Amino acid sequence: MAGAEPEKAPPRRFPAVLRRRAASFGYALRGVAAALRTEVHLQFHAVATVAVLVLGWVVGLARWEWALVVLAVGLVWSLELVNTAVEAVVNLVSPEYHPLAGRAKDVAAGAVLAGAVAAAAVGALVFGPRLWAWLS
Ligand SMILES: Nc1ncnc2c1ncn2[C@@H]1O[C@H](COP(=O)(O)OP(=O)(O)OP(=O)(O)O)[C@@H](O)[C@H]1O
Repeated sequence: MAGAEPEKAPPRRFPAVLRRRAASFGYALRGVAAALRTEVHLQFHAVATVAVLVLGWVVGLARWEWALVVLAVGLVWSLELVNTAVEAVVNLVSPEYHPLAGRAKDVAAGAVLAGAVAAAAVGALVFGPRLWAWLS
């Protein structure tokens, strides 16, 4: 009697997995682009981000300072994008006035404010002494 056939190796699924990851990445980029087209706050952040990166290059930030600045910039971008998503969902499910809809938007806006205050503090700590020395 013939022995059991050797088990076939499962088909390699990496290409499909990678394709799905690439598609998700594309959807995410599409979301950022859509938010940038419609949200004035994000357009302001884009300009501010470029200004901060140029300023950091001009003053010659140390590696650890770049790490803080990049984290602060990323935090604000992330919170702004989540806030935009919350606004879209609230507008979808509650186009009419509802106290909970208002609270959701207010809390999401509060998250952006908290991140922006933290980013401003990082900016003041990293750039403040240099600008002060340059002015005096
Ligand atoms: N459906 C709603 N029900 C109750 N209050 C709402 C509703 N929509 C908005 N609000 C209130 O109005 C405020 C402003 O809402 P709005 O949708 O204009 O957001 P925003 O912060 O001005 O965002 P953006 O200017 O980026 O669109 C909210 O923070 C909330 O307090």
